[in-house]
Amino acid sequence: MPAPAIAALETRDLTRIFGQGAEAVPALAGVDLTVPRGTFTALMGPSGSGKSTFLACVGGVERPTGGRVLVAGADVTDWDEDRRTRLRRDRIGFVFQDFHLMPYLTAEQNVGLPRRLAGRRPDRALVRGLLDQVGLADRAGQLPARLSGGQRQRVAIARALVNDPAIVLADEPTGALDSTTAREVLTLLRSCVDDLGQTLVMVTHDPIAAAHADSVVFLVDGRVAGRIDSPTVESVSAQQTHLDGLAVRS
Ligand SMILES: Nc1ncnc2c1ncn2[C@@H]1O[C@H](COP(=O)(O)OP(=O)(O)OP(=O)(O)O)[C@@H](O)[C@H]1O
Repeated sequence: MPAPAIAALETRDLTRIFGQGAEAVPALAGVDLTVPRGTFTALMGPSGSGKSTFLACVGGVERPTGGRVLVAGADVTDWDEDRRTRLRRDRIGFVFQDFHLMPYLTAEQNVGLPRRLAGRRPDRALVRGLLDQVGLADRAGQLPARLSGGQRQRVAIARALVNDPAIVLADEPTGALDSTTAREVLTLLRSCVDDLGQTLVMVTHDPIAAAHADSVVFLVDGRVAGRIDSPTVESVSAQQTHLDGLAVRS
């Protein structure tokens, strides 16, 4: 029998409690999730349901309180700060709502930055190839201030891919964009999965964004409260309305 494929990401009973005693907030209360390689998962849930904490724990930013995190089969849960820094730098691609580009670096330099930080050659051909793939071949020398919001997010997506990460984590990547630009960026994210074989987990509040994913996982009060495979805007909206009614936290 062939060995089962190693998932890009797996969490087992993942918990993260903030504070102590009567003040304790269980932001994650036992999340089991498997994200196969080459798939696009959207993570939804009411405000305070634990979505950002989940990304922070699997991305090596926050330390879980309990449970396990496996990235491409490696159990990273107990890694010390040095190893977690390398994990974030070399194995995870991050995409943020507000882009997080370096304002004084060109698009090309921003995309190459994670390689420099990892002590690797910037590899001009790779960086130019990625800029081409995100539709910005002619903008390589521009500073972020000279780019539109959608173009900045494309640079950020190219940067997230430059180290060929095990997984890309995107936190509301279209939250700061108008609806037309958001759709273009979502189409690009979809093609990163379909054409480049990347694995993507995206936090979003937007059913239209979530409908671009292969699966939508819903968190409520730090637990998986539902899942839709092959989502549509309608099926996601209906589940969101249902779960908003169940959420006990504001
Ligand atoms: N550093 C922290 N210290 C204390 N509590 C925290 C901290 N970070 C998050 N929390 C709490 O953990 C819970 C989950 O927060 P989290 O930000 O993960 O939710 P979210 O689903 O991403 O929310 P939103 O959609 O509003 O961004 C909330 O009750 C929040 O107040």
